[in-house]
Amino acid sequence: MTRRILTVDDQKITRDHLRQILETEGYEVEAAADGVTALEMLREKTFQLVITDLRMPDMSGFELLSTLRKERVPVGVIVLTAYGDTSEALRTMKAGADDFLSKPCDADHLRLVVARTIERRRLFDELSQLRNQLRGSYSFHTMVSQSAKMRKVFDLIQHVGPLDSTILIHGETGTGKELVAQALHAVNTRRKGSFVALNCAVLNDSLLESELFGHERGSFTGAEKRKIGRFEKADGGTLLLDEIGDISPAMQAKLLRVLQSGTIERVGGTDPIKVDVRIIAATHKRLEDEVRAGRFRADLYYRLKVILIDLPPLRDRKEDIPLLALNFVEKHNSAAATPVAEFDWAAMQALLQHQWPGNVRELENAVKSAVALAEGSVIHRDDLPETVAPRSTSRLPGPSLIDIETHLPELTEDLIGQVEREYFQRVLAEYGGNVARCARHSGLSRRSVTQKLQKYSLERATFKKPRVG
Ligand SMILES: Nc1ncnc2c1ncn2[C@@H]1O[C@H](COP(=O)(O)OP(=O)(O)OP(=O)(O)O)[C@@H](O)[C@H]1O
Repeated sequence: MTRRILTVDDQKITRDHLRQILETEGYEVEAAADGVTALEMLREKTFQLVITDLRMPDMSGFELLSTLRKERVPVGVIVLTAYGDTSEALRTMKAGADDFLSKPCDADHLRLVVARTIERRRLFDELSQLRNQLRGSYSFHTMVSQSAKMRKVFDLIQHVGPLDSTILIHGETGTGKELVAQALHAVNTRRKGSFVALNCAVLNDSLLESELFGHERGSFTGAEKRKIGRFEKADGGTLLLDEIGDISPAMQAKLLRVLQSGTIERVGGTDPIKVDVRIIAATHKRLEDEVRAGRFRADLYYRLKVILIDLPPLRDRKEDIPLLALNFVEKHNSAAATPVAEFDWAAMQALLQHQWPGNVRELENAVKSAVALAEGSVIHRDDLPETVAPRSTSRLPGPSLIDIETHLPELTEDLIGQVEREYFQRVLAEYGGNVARCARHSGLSRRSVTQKLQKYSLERATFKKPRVG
């Protein structure tokens, strides 16, 4: 996609300077000498980014920014401010600028801020598209997804759901196995009957047997009444046997007999009872490995695995994270004092970077607690659980150097020097003198970081962490 940037400045020398740097980065650059012309160009063509000066005749950069935000033109805006004028920078950020740059622009810093703003905008656009899709066609029963992998699963459910074959669902914990089983039930004519689920892993053999098949009165101590088991409850419907990989060899043999005969016997009963149940089994274990290891009967495995549905872990379909997260925001919003509308950039980055060992369930819980904690309509990184967005153990001032300038507008130049020195000291200590990591943290290029270290006479070697072991 062409990344088009519009520069707006009444001084030709600034326009040329920006064009020269940005074109070598592969951006398509157009220029306007005043705000009115810029606005006309923006209404005619799509630009990803506007870099505008503040002081211009006719229409100031500030008015241009306000108009763009009022008209909701989807474009990133970076404002050029006079060097050191942090209060002006702050005012523009409040009015909706994505970032600001002090004049004269340092080329490295310009490249970085431009790339970052375009990426951030792209993410916001993606989020708003996703929100639209949420109300559209990307849901299947109670599941939402937009990954190709899950679309295949939805197609498969559509295809095999109406059949009566036994189905084995494999997937890590929290990947949505139960939802898939419910969807399989819902697309079958058996939806008129019951959907019954049982987690086989939590019961010992005798309890499991009585849960599955029921028992007759007096069949064992404590069996005061006849009990109808899950098979009978699911007659005419669907039975989900969850965590099937965890049942004992004795139970495997009993289950196999039921599948072969289509009849059950209540514990303590003598007569076989015919049941018409569609079996769906689910497990987080790789059953073929269990068979190979001799822990699971091969004949039962093949009976269950007539059709196999494999659910991918969330880390292998990260494109689902924004959609699922927004879906859970909507789901849990009703409990929140202020309805949450979105995630800020850093929060979404944290969600995308986390590995989600607990998969969709873990994501849902994280979003649920963030919705409850968020103070306004936006979820920030710190609203997320620490396991998802670890807090830095250091006392670093913020994610980037630019934040110091934005948040401390009262600083004089002298003070900025002191703060900068202290900032780099702390960042260097945090990253053991590693310039590349310091650069990433502070949003500067490596060269700029090295220059700062020279400027403040900071020696990298002093900050090297001692080797452990
Ligand atoms: N695609 C999805 N869209 C919306 N919600 C989902 C999706 N997948 C899973 N969930 C939600 O995630 C949670 C876990 O799903 P589910 O219980 O189906 O997983 P599971 O694989 O059966 O978990 P376990 O193995 O621990 O039993 C549920 O709250 C479910 O609503």
